[in-house]
Amino acid sequence: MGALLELENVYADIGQFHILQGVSMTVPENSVTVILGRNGAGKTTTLRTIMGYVHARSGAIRFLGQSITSLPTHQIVRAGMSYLPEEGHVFANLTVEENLLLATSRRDKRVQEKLEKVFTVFPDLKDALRRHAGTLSGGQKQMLGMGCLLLSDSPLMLIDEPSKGLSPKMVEKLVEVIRMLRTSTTVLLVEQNFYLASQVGDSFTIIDDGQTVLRGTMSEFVQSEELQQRYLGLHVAEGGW
Ligand SMILES: Nc1ncnc2c1ncn2[C@@H]1O[C@H](COP(=O)(O)OP(=O)(O)OP(=O)(O)O)[C@@H](O)[C@H]1O
Repeated sequence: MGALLELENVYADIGQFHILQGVSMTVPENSVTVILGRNGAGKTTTLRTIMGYVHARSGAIRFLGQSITSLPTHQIVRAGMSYLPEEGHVFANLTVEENLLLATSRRDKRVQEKLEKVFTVFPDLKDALRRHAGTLSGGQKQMLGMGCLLLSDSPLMLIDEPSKGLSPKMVEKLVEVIRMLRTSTTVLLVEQNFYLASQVGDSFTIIDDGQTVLRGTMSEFVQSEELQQRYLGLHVAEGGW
């Protein structure tokens, strides 16, 4: 299992603020890597730096062994990454169908087949095809974003806190979808919902104060209440994060 994405000692600033101060991680192919960390630790900034929205001041980011550290975002996307930001990514004035079609390539001959797969996972989207995306509920928008991600077929998918604001039932749906994504692609997930992280993650990276402080396999982390308490302030006995 080779590394699809590697970050080596990445530093990045937003304005005059030094936000990332030594982020390192490896994302193995065909697996789910979860970035954990407290609020404001730098998780979203890490994803935005990988995507080229935030400039890495120093350090290295490699995708498929090639440096992408200084590439503009459109070239990073073309290299094979999709990004679903925390606030979702749907075009409010377009219909659900138009949003889904935008996520596919015009040259893709399997669009219909892929759409059917998305509708199998999210039957609600099929019922809402003609609705403007702006009229969907928060959970439905998140599902539309996930549907677009499924259609993109990217080798690497970066997903930022997809469970935010979702009901426990929708979180279960996410577990199912992310497990499905894992069968054909690689996922780098930022997630504060420890239940979801533990259900889908193969490995984890913890970022604290803009730095990588711990990496390992998710099963090791799930088994260690001491690590959860030390790095995330998590009290499992009190019902989690
Ligand atoms: N545009 C900005 N200007 C100034 N500071 C920012 C900006 N964006 C983020 N930050 C700061 O950078 C730090 C890291 O933010 P980031 O969103 O990456 O954290 P996070 O770990 O994803 O947190 P959360 O879970 O709360 O989303 C925070 O202290 C935040 O206040």
